[in-house]
Amino acid sequence: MNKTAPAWRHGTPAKTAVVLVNLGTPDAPTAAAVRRYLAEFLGDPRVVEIPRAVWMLILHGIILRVRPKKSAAKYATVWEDAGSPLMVHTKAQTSALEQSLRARGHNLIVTWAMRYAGQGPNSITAVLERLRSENATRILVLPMYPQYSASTTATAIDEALNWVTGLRNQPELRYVRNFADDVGYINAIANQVRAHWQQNPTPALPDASYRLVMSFHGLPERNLKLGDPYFCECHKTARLVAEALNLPAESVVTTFQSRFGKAKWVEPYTEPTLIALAKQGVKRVDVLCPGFVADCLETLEEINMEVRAAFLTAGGEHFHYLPCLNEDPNWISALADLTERHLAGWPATPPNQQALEQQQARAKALGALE
Ligand SMILES: C=CC1=C(C)c2cc3[nH]c(cc4nc(cc5[nH]c(cc1n2)c(C)c5CCC(=O)O)C(CCC(=O)O)=C4C)c(C)c3C=C
Ligand SMILES: [Fe+2]
Ligand SMILES: [Fe+2]
Repeated sequence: MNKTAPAWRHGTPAKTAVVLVNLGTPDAPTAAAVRRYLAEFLGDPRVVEIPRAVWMLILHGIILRVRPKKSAAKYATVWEDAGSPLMVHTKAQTSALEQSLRARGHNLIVTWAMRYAGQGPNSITAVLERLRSENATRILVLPMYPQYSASTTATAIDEALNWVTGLRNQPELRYVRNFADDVGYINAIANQVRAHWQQNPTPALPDASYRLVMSFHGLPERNLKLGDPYFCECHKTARLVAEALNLPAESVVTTFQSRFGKAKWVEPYTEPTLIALAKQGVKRVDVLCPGFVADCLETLEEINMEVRAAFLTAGGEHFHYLPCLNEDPNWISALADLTERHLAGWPATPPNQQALEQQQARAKALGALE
């Protein structure tokens, strides 16, 4: 990256850009691709907070020798023709958001980036650099994590702020911290559950044989004790969804999935909880993952395959997985609202036509200045 290059080309109008940021995913469902991805992801000190020297030995000596092959086999079960589900949905969400904002009269660049994308064109740094070369003088970074965590949101924001630090001609940078209690996000989830209930009516609630399960990605308990707000934000989301649905407390269970390693993570864990529920006589569960706005390995394989099998084997009868919000129109509209609110105060787009014409005339008179 050339940090001293002039940022904007004379005569080209300044633009405002929105960047949806997600975690990143392997390029292919192969051990080699998963190894590259996990090496970057699990090598991030924001993700695994144990002393570096010890962790690097464990990561490179054990984990990266064993896990890539196992994980690749799991990725293969959910891989789509167009690629990894996380990537496919992120791209589709980006175009849907762009269309929605355009329909509201905004002329914005809407694009996406991944936190763990190696040196490729989709990394946060590469995307921000590209935007700068396209004259984006205002950039809103929107991490696609409803609940803030240092291990997800903060590391994405760190990347953006590291990029802007030291630039000669810095763009204006804003970011969204979280949207765990955003009314549009909560209502989009509640509407999705209501639509599911219309197709699959529940018994009158509360009923001992039914639970709505909200499963969030887990986090080491130590991170919570050190002050990470993630666990509390997950509970806030779950409470607001339950309230929007008027659900009795006995009918709702909030759990945490995707535990990694041997340390204690925040509880209750999803799979053991569902096994226990089946053993207690719960026959039907409707399971959703509100902490993920795009379906991915952790929802499609872990929840909809592994946890489903565990529940049914333990005596459960009906396991309904509700997909993530993905490109749901209510969600895209909520995302457009969220974007508009965070862009508020920045000069309106599309750029003033007269100013644009003046800029172009000046550029013509001056000749190519770049
Ligand atoms: C120490 C490890 C991990 C922490 C902390 C963690 C937090 C965390 N992760 C997400 C969202 C996703 N995680 C995904 C995959 C995934 N997560 C971890 C580990 C930690 N996550 C691993 C090792 C993996 C890779 C898969 C595997 O080998 O099991 C994904 C899916 C990626 C995909 O390609 O589909 C998402 C999304 C959140 C929200 C979160 C917050 C606390
Ligand atoms: Fe994760
Ligand atoms: Fe997992």
